[in-house]
Amino acid sequence: MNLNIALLAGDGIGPEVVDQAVKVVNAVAHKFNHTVNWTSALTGAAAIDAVGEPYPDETHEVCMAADAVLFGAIGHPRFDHDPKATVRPEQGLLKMRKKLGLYANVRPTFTFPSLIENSPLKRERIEGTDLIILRELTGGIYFGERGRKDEGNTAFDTCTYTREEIQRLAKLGFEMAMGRRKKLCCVDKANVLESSRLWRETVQDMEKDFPAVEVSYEFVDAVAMRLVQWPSSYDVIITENLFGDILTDEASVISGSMGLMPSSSIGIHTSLFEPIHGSYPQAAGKDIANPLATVLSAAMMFEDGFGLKEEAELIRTVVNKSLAEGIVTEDLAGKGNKAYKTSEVGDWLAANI
Ligand SMILES: NC(=O)c1ccc[n+]([C@@H]2O[C@H](COP(=O)([O-])OP(=O)(O)OC[C@H]3O[C@@H](n4cnc5c(N)ncnc54)[C@H](O)[C@@H]3O)[C@@H](O)[C@H]2O)c1
Ligand SMILES: CC(C)[C@H](C(=O)O)[C@@H](O)C(=O)O
Ligand SMILES: [Mg+2]
Repeated sequence: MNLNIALLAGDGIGPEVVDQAVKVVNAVAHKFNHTVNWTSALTGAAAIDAVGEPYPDETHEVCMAADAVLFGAIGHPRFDHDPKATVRPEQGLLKMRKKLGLYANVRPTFTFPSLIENSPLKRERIEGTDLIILRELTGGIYFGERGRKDEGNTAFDTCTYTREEIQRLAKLGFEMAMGRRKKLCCVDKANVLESSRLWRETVQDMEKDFPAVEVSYEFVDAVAMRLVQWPSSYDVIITENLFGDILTDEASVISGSMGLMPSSSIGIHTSLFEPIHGSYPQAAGKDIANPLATVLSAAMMFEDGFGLKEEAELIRTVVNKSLAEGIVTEDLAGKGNKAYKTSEVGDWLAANI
């Protein structure tokens, strides 16, 4: 098969972790006789520096022409520490999600047997966790009307959702639940927010179409607690953009590191695969960041993007083996154990494919 992949490395640790995923994808392609055509393009602060815009038209064209997009991370402290900056790397990510129609972001959380002790949470709480947070990605407060008034002394961001936006995300959530443990939890703040009440009403209306799915409705503040208290009780969670962003970083504590959390974004025009973490600027250029979130995102690309399940499973098996054998970066190494470099982990994975 010919695999045309757009490669958007981005900023900070983005290029380093993406490099390791490329090694692994190339090794898998070689083994299964696929041809990979990589096309790199600029995004984030790197694109601002080069052409003054975080998601240039040329990058969009590269993404549109590809079968899938593999994305690293964007963001730079010089923008994070300047609230008055008008052009920001994150705008590029949001523009890209909107223009590619990436409305559903699938963020799985699972535990790795060899890493159970890495989590600050107790073994009996997290063992057996296998949940998906399905985050709406092109609506809500991220894309609503915003601005300043009163000479800049009052600011507002608006959360807007249409019934159609909720339906398409929820439909995916019901379908995913059907293929899993048939449990769906709609996470909202319907006791306060009108947009959340539309979420609840819409999902309730859809229940009759999926009678086998057991649906629950929980408030986001309570879920923030239950997610770390009893994560294995969840199967598929559907939620709006901002709640999904926050809950998925929280869920990384269950797996043991932000460097382990992959995602796939299902889109109207193409699909995109990216770790959920950011550009981790403190680690940039040091060859210490964990590449597994990006490598596991590449596994999702094989399965969800290309329909190549065996290839995806091979990547996951080799990742599990690396964890079991302690071929891990410093975030997972534990006190007194050897920490491998980002590039060494990538080399080991590629050699063991
Ligand atoms: N999708 C994205 O591109 C994305 C996502 C989140 C944040 N950001 C941007 O990244 C920049 C930094 O943001 P932040 O510090 O809040 O979040 P971050 O995810 O970059 O880092 C938070 C913490 O998570 C851990 N971590 C993250 N990635 C890791 C990895 N691969 N290996 C090991 N540990 C890892 C580190 O302890 C780090 O301090 C900001 O500019 C932010 O806007 C981008
Ligand atoms: C960088 C930022 C815009 C982004 C988001 O909030 O969606 C990030 O936190 C993520 O989770 O991908
Ligand atoms: Mg986030």
